[in-house]
Amino acid sequence: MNIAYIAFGTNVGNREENINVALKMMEDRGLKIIKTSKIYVTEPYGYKDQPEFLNGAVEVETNLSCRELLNVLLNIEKDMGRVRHFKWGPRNIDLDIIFYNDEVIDEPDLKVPHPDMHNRDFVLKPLCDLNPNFVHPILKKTVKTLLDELKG
Ligand SMILES: Nc1ncnc2c1ncn2[C@@H]1O[C@H](COP(=O)(O)OP(=O)(O)OP(=O)(O)O)[C@@H](O)[C@H]1O
Ligand SMILES: Nc1nc2c(c(=O)[nH]1)N=C(CO)CN2
Repeated sequence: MNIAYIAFGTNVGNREENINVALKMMEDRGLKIIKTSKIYVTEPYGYKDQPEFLNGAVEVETNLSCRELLNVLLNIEKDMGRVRHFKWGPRNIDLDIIFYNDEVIDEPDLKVPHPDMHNRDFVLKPLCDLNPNFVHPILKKTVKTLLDELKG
């Protein structure tokens, strides 16, 4: 059995509903949600001229490989009618694999741990709710330490 941490974000439409639908779809597609973080209202990161996001994360247990997991998440985004306006732009649902066990994957369309996660408090805060002592397999620091360092 594998443990993955999946971060979600939404800033278009009924954001609470988008989260509920995405989590329900994950369970319907065989992911066992072990724990859900608090939901945070966050300022847009990157491209700033867009609505506030709701962000959170889940810890899931799954038999799927990381690539199979990515395909499940991409299909959920597609089935929820995700419109990708542009990179870092508004979206009704965004699902990112942050960690998959302690594996390091560096392929063109699949990078785990998510390469920018340590710069994003909207990812680190939910991860701290789930498992503050989880150690980043490349940076060799806990998510709690990464969040403290980001806060400065
Ligand atoms: N760890 C990962 N989790 C989810 N998607 C990933 C991951 N690594 C690479 N990808 C690829 O990223 C693509 C989606 O990119 P997307 O347009 O959502 O980027 P973004 O959300 O705007 O930016 P960012 O990834 O920096 O949050 C997917 O098609 C997928 O193949
Ligand atoms: N606060 C916040 N900002 C973002 C987010 C997000 O989920 N939350 N996602 C983005 C695209 O990956 C770009 N900017």
